[in-house]
Amino acid sequence: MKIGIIGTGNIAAYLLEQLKDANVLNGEITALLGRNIEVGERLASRYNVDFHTDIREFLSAPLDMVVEAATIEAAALYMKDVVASKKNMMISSVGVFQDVHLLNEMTALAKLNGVQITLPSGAIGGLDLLKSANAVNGLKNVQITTRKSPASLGLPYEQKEELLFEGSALQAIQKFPRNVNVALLLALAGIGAEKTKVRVIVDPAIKRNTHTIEADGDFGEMQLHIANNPMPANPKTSYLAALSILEALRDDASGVRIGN
Ligand SMILES: NC(=O)C1=CN([C@@H]2O[C@H](COP(=O)(O)OP(=O)(O)OC[C@H]3O[C@@H](n4cnc5c(N)ncnc54)[C@H](O)[C@@H]3O)[C@@H](O)[C@H]2O)C=CC1
Ligand SMILES: O=C([O-])CC(=O)C(=O)O
Repeated sequence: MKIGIIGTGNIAAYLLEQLKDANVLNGEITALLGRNIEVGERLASRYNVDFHTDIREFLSAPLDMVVEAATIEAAALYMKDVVASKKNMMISSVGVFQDVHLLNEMTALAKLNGVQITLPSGAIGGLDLLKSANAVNGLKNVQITTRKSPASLGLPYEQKEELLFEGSALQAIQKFPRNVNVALLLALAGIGAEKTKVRVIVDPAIKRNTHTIEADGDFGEMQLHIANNPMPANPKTSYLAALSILEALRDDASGVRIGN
């Protein structure tokens, strides 16, 4: 499997480092698309991959899979070209699907082109449970409480903890486009972005990005608490988000599917 990555940030650099050893996966990263030329060229020469700033050049390479690890804007900008060029895609900036029409459009485009769009579990878990719980529409309530440090939220230092936001996943991703992609994941796996409830708390005492997910329905109840270590290079992103892409890439290459 030949893999291309959109983005040259934290997750991209981690994937390049992990996959430089050909034995980690049945696949290798061969191309990068970015807009930061200095960083892109540095990564390209270090890991012996091609760096592009132009989507057509990037997609003209023989790629089987494109991993988006950039921003919601970049995902929106490039997604259709990637899928139309018959490449499988993984999307980290899941918030791009706050527009349900776009999700429907991309689903149809992927089917038409015989490819798969994967939304990895990212910085959370429990998506398998929500999907099972809603298999015959029996899921009733889903809520996520996200607690992060001011640095992780990109805010100035605060003296004490504060509830910054309470509302729907749809409102949350509009207010915190870099911090609650996980809320959109829950919404897509469960009862949708308008019904999924989100609370965002800034907490100066906290070192880890934490997510507490609560759900109930005909299946019973779930509580899931995740205290994520940050990526070493960037406190905004949880380490688990990068690990989930690695694992999703591995799943894609395996013959047995575990879960759901
Ligand atoms: N699904 C999930 O659970 C999680 C999702 N994320 C999301 O994953 C994405 C990547 O995260 P990180 O690597 O930590 O971010 P980062 O900020 O370290 O890197 C983002 C990269 O995207 C590049 N970029 C921005 N606009 C671009 C464009 N138009 N074309 C090409 N490249 C562009 C930037 O130059 C930068 O290299 C972010 O959207 C983040 O919010 C992060 C954590 C968890
Ligand atoms: O890394 C995390 O804990 C979650 C995150 O930023 C996101 O969902 O966008």
